Amino acid sequence: MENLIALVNRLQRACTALGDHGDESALPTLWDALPSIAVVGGQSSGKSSVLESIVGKDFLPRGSGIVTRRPLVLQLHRIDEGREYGEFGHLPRKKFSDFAAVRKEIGDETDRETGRSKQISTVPIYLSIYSPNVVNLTLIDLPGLTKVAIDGQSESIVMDIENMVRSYIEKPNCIILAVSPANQDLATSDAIKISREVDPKGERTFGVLTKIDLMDKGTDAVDILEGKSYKLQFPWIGVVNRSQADINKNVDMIAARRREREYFAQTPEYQHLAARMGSEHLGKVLSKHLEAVIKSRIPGLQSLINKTIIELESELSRLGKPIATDAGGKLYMIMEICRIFDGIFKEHLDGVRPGGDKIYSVFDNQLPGALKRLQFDKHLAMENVRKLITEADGYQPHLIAPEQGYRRLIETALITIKGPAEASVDAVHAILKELVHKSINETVELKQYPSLRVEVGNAAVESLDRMKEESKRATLQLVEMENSYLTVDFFRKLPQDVEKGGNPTHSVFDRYNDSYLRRIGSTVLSYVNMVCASLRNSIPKSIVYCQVREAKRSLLDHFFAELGKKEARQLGKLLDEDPAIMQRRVSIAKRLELYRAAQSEIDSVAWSK
Ligand SMILES: Nc1nc2c(ncn2[C@@H]2O[C@H](COP(=O)(O)OP(=O)(O)OP(=O)(O)O)[C@@H](O)[C@H]2O)c(=O)[nH]1
Repeated sequence: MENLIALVNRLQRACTALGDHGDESALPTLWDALPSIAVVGGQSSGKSSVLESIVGKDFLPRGSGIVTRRPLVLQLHRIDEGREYGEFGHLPRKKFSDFAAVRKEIGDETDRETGRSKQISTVPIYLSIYSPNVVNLTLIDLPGLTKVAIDGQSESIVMDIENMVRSYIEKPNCIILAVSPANQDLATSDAIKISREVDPKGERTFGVLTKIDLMDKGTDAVDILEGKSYKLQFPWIGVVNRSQADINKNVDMIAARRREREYFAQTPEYQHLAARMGSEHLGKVLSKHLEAVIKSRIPGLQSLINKTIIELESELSRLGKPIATDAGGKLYMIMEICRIFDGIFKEHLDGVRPGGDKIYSVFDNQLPGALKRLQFDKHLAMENVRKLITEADGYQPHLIAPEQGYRRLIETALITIKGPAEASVDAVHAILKELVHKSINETVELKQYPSLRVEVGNAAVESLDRMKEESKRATLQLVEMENSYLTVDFFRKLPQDVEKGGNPTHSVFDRYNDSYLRRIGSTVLSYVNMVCASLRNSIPKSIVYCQVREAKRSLLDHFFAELGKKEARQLGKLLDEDPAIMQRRVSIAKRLELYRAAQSEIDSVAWSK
């Protein structure tokens, strides 16, 4: 099971390196999910001494008054062999093998955050200790609880410390080491008071009784240690730490542990309890408990890690691929993105996505409606017919049929079809432009590159503009073609009609009478209507051929040709990603790496259970 705790330590350190302490991150963090042990108690109750004897090293700053002024997150790592050393989170890669220097660095780092005042700070100091003489544990040393502010401290310090301590120990995954000195009344113990508050059933609180050797003569702590006077869920553990005099005399930890063992083994009151007393026993009990807790947490941890990986992966894919470094890679990337955009645009036209149907609506409603509004019948009303026929005859009235007059009447009517034809070209152009904008917005890959987005949009619209001009030319040409050559068969019928219905004895002047002109008007009207019906069918064909089909075929051809001429630097400009996004991608990729490593580690532990 040692592997399990080593794994927790590794994960916690990795999270710390990434700033994943569970404070600001929106994601639930590993830090929140992993158990840790916090040491709480009144000032000078012996917290640092307990920590030191678990570690087996003399390394924490000490003195009278308030000494611990910042939380200290202490990770103990057991190593099989080699020299022991410490390493700080704020000084990575610097190994401290001199523990007096560790103590000094804790003091200095505390002062860096709080100044040399007696103030406290909630910003933790991270310290890892690697040693063959420790068990794998993560401990948090917290500033001692106090009842009154001393000179130089703000009035709020009592509450500030209490709130900070509470913020650590109220987390359900925090195991509480409640340190109380045996030479004070347990009823006044700050440690017991605050741990009861956050853990009323005592499911995660271990009571540690210090300073047993300092109890008044004739008194002992047997009732407490046996759980008779104050019962906790877990049995009390008594310890005897070094006294201030021992510290002053530089009594080392090994000797101190031996003396502690001897104290419990040789003091008659405690002999029967000796096997479950002392700092070494405390370390083992904590380690065992931690293992059990972690074991029960593995499924939860696995699902937290898996869930986070999925979230990070989806965010990473939302942010898009990182930019290629070489020109070829960049060109390929741009072409790929353009291809995606082009595909989306085609889908709009082909009905896979909405919008293409609006084009049919132009041909089916707008064009016929506009043609109808031309009102050829009004144009071919008798008075207008008379005017045009007369004008076309000139000085010589026509003899048999008013050939020129017919042509002029037809031309002036057909020319008006140019208006609706042109309007249809414009309407389809506007729809295509709108679909380009829609497709740009729907191309997720383009969101990543604002410049490319603008360039692709402009290039597509420029192509559409060119296609519109060509379409206008071809479509108006259809109308002009009708004007340039009339359908002869239609008019061949005219003389017969004249012979049938007309009166050949009429004088030249009778040829301008009302019924004669009305007949001409209605003949021209039916010819114009025939041509109009035919144009109603051929105008959409011309528009689709020149604009819609062409847009599907070659919307970005021009852009691609220009792209081929660009150098790496210019291509790079097109892929000018927002630096914030680049940054985000890198940091998410890092986190993902951490979580993936954590996943495979925890999976391997879970399988080997
Ligand atoms: N004789 C004896 N002295 C002890 C024992 N435990 C702690 N002391 C002494 O009590 C004093 C305070 O101990 P610390 O370990 O610094 O207490 P602390 O709770 O960490 O203090 P703060 O961080 O200032 O709140 C030191 O002089 C220790 O030597 C003990 O079991 N026996």
